[in-house]
Amino acid sequence: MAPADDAPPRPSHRDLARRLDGLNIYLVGMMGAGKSAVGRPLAEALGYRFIDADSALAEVAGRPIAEIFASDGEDGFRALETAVLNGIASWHSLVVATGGGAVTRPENWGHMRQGVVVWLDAPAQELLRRLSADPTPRPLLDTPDPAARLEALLHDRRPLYAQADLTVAQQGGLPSAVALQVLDALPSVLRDPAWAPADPVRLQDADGQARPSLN
Ligand SMILES: Nc1ncnc2c1ncn2[C@@H]1O[C@H](COP(=O)(O)OP(=O)(O)OP(=O)(O)O)[C@@H](O)[C@H]1O
Ligand SMILES: O=C(O)C1=C[C@@H](O)[C@@H](O)[C@H](O)C1
Ligand SMILES: [Mg+2]
Repeated sequence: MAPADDAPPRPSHRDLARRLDGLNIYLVGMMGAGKSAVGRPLAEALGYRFIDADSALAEVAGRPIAEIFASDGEDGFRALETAVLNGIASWHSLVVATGGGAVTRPENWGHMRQGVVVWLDAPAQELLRRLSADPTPRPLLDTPDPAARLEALLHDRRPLYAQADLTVAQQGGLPSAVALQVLDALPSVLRDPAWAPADPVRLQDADGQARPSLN
């Protein structure tokens, strides 16, 4: 049985959670990379909360993402996405599944760099296979040739995803196995003397107010 949302972290991951010290983990990657699917088991393992930025955005807007794209265009969607990521960055101890295009806006990096950014990489064929079986509409792939569109987006975005602190190349495992890959790889970032959150994360604000946790 899957642990409840408030279950304590598995003992083998307690130490890692302690070392993360509340830093948020941001999953980035192309549509279909598994950010939403991997985020939940990853959060459970760490005793973190999971938040899906796309779902949060749709909730704030009161309408589904496809409708926002249709009425406000991609620019309108991106403005909302940045506002949502701004709000998320004011909390700690979260695993955040970002939207696939969050990396395209520099201001989003300002928020994500306050935590650890993890790129879930997967070959285009695998992305397409997953997306063709997934009912969630992806407005950017609503074209006569979604495969060509995905390749074009990948071409533009790979250099952006590559700016993540960590790259996890998936090996065909289930989302829970990919979550374990992330957990195995995270210590290498924390050990790296050249790595630090861009804007030192203060769990206490200057006025002594604790930064709120969703927990
Ligand atoms: N490791 C995996 N193995 C098999 N199927 C997977 C895996 N990861 C995700 N999937 C499936 O692929 C589909 C897309 O995954 P998911 O929604 O998590 O992608 P995403 O990265 O969040 O995409 P988006 O950017 O569009 O939100 C879902 O149906 C999901 O169940
Ligand atoms: O890759 C993208 O640009 C997108 C991915 C999804 O997560 C959604 O954020 C939206 O469909 C746009
Ligand atoms: Mg998602």
